[in-house]
Amino acid sequence: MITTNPFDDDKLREECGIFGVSGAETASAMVALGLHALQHRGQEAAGITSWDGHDFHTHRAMGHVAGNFDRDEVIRALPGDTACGHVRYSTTGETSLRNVQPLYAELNSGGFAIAHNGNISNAMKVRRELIRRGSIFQSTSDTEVIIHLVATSNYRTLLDKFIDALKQIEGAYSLIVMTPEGMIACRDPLGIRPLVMGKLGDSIIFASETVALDVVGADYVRSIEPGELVIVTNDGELRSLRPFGEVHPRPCIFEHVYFSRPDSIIDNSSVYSVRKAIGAQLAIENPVDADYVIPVPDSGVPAAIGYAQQSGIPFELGIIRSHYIGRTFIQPGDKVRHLGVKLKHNANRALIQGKRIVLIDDSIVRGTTSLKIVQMMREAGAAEVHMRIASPPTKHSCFYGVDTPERTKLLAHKLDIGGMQDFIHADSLAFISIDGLYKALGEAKRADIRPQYCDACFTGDYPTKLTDQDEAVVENQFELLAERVS
Ligand SMILES: O=P(O)(O)OC[C@H]1O[C@H](OP(=O)(O)OP(=O)(O)O)[C@H](O)[C@@H]1O
Ligand SMILES: NC(=O)CC[C@H](N)C(=O)O
Ligand code: SF4
Ligand SMILES: [Mg+2]
Repeated sequence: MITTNPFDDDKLREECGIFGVSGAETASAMVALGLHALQHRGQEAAGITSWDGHDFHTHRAMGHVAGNFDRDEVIRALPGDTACGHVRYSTTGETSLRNVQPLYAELNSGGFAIAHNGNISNAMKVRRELIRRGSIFQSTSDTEVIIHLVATSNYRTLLDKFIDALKQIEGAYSLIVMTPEGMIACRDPLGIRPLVMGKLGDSIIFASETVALDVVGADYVRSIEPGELVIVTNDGELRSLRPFGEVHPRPCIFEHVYFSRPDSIIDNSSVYSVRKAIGAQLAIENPVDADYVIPVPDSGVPAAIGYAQQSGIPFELGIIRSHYIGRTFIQPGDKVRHLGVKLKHNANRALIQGKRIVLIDDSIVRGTTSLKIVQMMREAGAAEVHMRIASPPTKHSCFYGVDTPERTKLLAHKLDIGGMQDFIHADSLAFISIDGLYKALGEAKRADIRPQYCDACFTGDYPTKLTDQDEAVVENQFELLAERVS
């Protein structure tokens, strides 16, 4: 199985988005719209599966939702009043059609479709065991182990088989599952990845973010709770189960910093307001004398507004962003990647000339963006360029559904803050503290014994076992040993 996380060489990227609707006349069209609103979470591939009461229908394609799911004939080929869909950024398994979700299989109980946001941190171990027992895999995706665990479970009902499967996996999973009996939505016991429920008339909707509810005109009902399973039968009856017992939740803090759209509500807080509060806290912790506060578009914008309001320094658009380049412009090879950042952002020269500026971005991962932007500001004639970052230094890889570079490529893993400042050629560089970030989220501070969030990419404190990684490290050591011996 190929794991693209964390051994690929690009920067921290998005994750996946999932959307499901039960009991709507135009289910697959609604899913296509919902996936549109979640496109920022994954741009590699998209897929929709529908259920018409007799048969399941699936269309999966590489690329964006637009271009693949905006044609009448595609939507007409996905009939039925229940459907779910997925936009993908791979974390386990290569970027190819066989790994595009929803994954689908014919089980003893009938059809089974699954859409997953997250990453199963013991998938390789479970897969090896399943293959040993005779399972034949169709993909290299971590998500497929769930299907085989359900298929081989000794429990009687499909629901019990599903719960049995979940109890054997570790890591992060927000799931939408479709069976002939209805739809199931669930979040892993720690609630690492988000999932919300909405309502439109009599139809029930599940989505990674509330923006996807907004786009179809649905009302937000509530978040699916960490460790909760919500079942919707084909008659629209709703049931909630908590098969994992009480676990202290640890949702991903980076959703609030970067991944989610600012117009989303996650676990009852507005992403936009939190980002502004982070910016304000950053200004309290790391003030600087400057003429303008300038955001690095797009994700730095709300934090920059907060920084400007708190500091009283005027907010200005000193960097203009091209709307024809996506959120992440990813190209292999350093030369092209650097070009990409220049294509995306350009200096507003007339404004910058002779000014002391403070740039605000949400994060530094490899440092590619900051390096280019600081240089761009200097070339545009800035007198001083200060950089403030709305998250603590990203020092560790994510194993929970976010495609981070290998740890050794994270700038904050290689260099201390002084070294990073020199690397990006800024006059000063500072990051919000971890407690400051928690404060902006409404907490007094990080509860070190029982942290309120997953913040492993900043602290290295992973909330679950990392079985596959630990095994990989052991395997590596054996290899090294073998090399030394031979
Ligand atoms: O240090 P780096 O490796 O360059 O990565 C960090 C940058 O990547 C992200 O921006 P991105 O361009 O992906 O998306 P955005 O438009 O949402 O800000 C993030 O907002 C930082 O600007
Ligand atoms: N980013 C994600 O949530 C990816 C889901 C799944 N692990 C995959 O690789 O396809
Ligand atoms: S490691 Fe970071 S990005 Fe991954 S789930 Fe935890 S907080 Fe989120
Ligand atoms: Mg950015």
